[in-house]
Amino acid sequence: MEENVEDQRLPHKGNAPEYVSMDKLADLGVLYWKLNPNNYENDEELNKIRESRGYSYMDLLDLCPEKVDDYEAKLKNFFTEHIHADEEIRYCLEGSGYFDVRDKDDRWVRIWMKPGDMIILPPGIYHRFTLDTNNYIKLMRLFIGEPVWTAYNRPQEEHPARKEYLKSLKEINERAVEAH
Ligand SMILES: CSCCC(=O)C(=O)O
Ligand SMILES: [Fe+2]
Repeated sequence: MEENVEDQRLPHKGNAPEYVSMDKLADLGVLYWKLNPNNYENDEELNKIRESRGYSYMDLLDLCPEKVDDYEAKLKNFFTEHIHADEEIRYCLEGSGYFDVRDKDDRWVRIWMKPGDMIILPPGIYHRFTLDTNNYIKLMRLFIGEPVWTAYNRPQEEHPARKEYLKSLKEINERAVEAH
C-alpha cells in the first residue's frame, strides 16, 4: 500500500496496485485461515486451531462508536505502529477492516479482513489496524492464557520479541534460498 495516508479508512492501493501472495505473507510469519463465520460457536476447525495452539482465552470485540468507550482514542492507538511480546490472533466475524503489516523491506502490506478471515501476527512484527469506510468490524480475539494487550510503539529494535522476530525472518529466508 501507499506509505503516506490521509484517510486511513481508504484502500490506498496506489496508482499501480501490487498484490501480495499468501506465500509472501507466510514468509513474514503471518498465518491465515479461512473459516465459516456463521458457525464460530460450534466450529470444529476453529476448535482444532485453538487446541493445537493453546488458545484458551477468547473474547469478542465489536468496534463501533456505540459499543466502545473512548472509540476515537482506541482507533488512534490501533493505527499507531506497534509490536507485541505475544502473537496477535484475530478472527473477523462481521464487517471488515485493515490490518497493515511491515514486510522485509519495511513497506506496508495491507490485509483486508472480511468475515471468515483469521490471521495470526507473530510476536515482534510491526503492525497497525484501522476500520475501513464501512466503520464496523466484529472480531474474535484469542490468546494463550491470561491476555496481555500491551502495545510497544515503534521504534522497538531492542525489544526481545523484535530481535527474535528478525532472527526468525532470517531463518525463513535462508530456508527459502536452500529450497531453490
Ligand atoms: C482491534 S484489533 C487490532 C488492533 C491491534 O493491533 C491490537 O489490538 O493490538
Ligand atoms: Fe496489535
